[in-house]
Amino acid sequence: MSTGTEQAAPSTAATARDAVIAVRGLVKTYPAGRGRRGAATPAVRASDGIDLDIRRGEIFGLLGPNGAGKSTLVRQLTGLLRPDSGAIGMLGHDLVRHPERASRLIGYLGQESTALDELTVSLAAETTGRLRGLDARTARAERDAVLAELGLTELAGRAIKRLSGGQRRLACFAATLVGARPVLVLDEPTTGMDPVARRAVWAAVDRRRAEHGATVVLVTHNVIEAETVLDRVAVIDNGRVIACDTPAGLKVLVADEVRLDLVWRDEPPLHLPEVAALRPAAQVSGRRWTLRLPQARARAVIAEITGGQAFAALDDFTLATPSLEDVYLALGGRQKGLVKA
Ligand SMILES: Nc1ncnc2c1ncn2[C@@H]1O[C@H](COP(=O)(O)OP(=O)(O)OP(=O)(O)O)[C@@H](O)[C@H]1O
Repeated sequence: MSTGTEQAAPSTAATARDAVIAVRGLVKTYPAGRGRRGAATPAVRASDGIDLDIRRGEIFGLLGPNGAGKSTLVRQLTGLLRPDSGAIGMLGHDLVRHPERASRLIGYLGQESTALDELTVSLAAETTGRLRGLDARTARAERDAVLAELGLTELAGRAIKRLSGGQRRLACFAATLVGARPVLVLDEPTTGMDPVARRAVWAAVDRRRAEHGATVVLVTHNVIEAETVLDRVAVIDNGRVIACDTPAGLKVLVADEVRLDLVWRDEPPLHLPEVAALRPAAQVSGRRWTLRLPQARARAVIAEITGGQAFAALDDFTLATPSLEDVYLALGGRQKGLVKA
């Protein structure tokens, strides 16, 4: 398939031969400024030397907590924000020098939908197709096909601003798919969606990858979603890629660990030595203690806690195999912000 966009790649941005997207040394600092009440806000280095190679047909994830720098990265990938330095090559184009070319290469679903809010679901999809160069008949045909694919036909005549949060997200996702682009960049596409809508989104993404070789960059802070849909994932923290591998490859890093959650009825019984001994290693969230332990140690702890006086103070406990959140923490990520479910 020709994208109609063949160009020589910039030598700095195309070192990996099969990379659809190659990012090298990307740096972006938001300057210091003044907040609403005049308080000084410090400069933030939101991309701090990012290198990435994303291959054709991959569903590639950017995973990290709030403020990690995921949206800043995708806004640079989509040509909406200019990096201070570094290179972005996409399908042979230098997007730092020619950010305007991004719209021909990428279907982008950002976090906000305000641009489409006034339109009906149907018109948003059709207009997107027209803006991407489809003739009127093709735009209408693609619109109808995509709305049917995503179960949105009944809502076609409703204004996007009058839909629920999840429906609105799905309608904007539908518009993103009309007038297909070789790269999809989706910033938390399933936020607020029910399981049926989520499944429709993942099926639609998978179909575009299988049938058209589309490459998908997906921003998420939902570790469960990341483990189920991603081929590879870059873990982002403080503007840096702290790891990049398949979800399974990343989990090998913490293969021997398990996570033990203890939920106390009330105050934990710290007067009991077996409980006091666990306190320094526990991550405390209200009545919940989370411990990451080698498997054998976790078994011993459970035996101690459930076999002694501490058991009466316990409301609940769970033992779980490691998730990408455990990988993130093991890699030195900050403590909070990844959503488990
Ligand atoms: N326009 C801006 N001006 C100044 N600082 C900003 C701006 N946008 C983002 N930041 C800061 O840059 C850092 C990265 O923000 P970014 O929005 O890229 O994170 P994120 O990983 O997408 O977070 P989230 O999961 O909440 O969307 C944060 O510290 C944020 O406060």
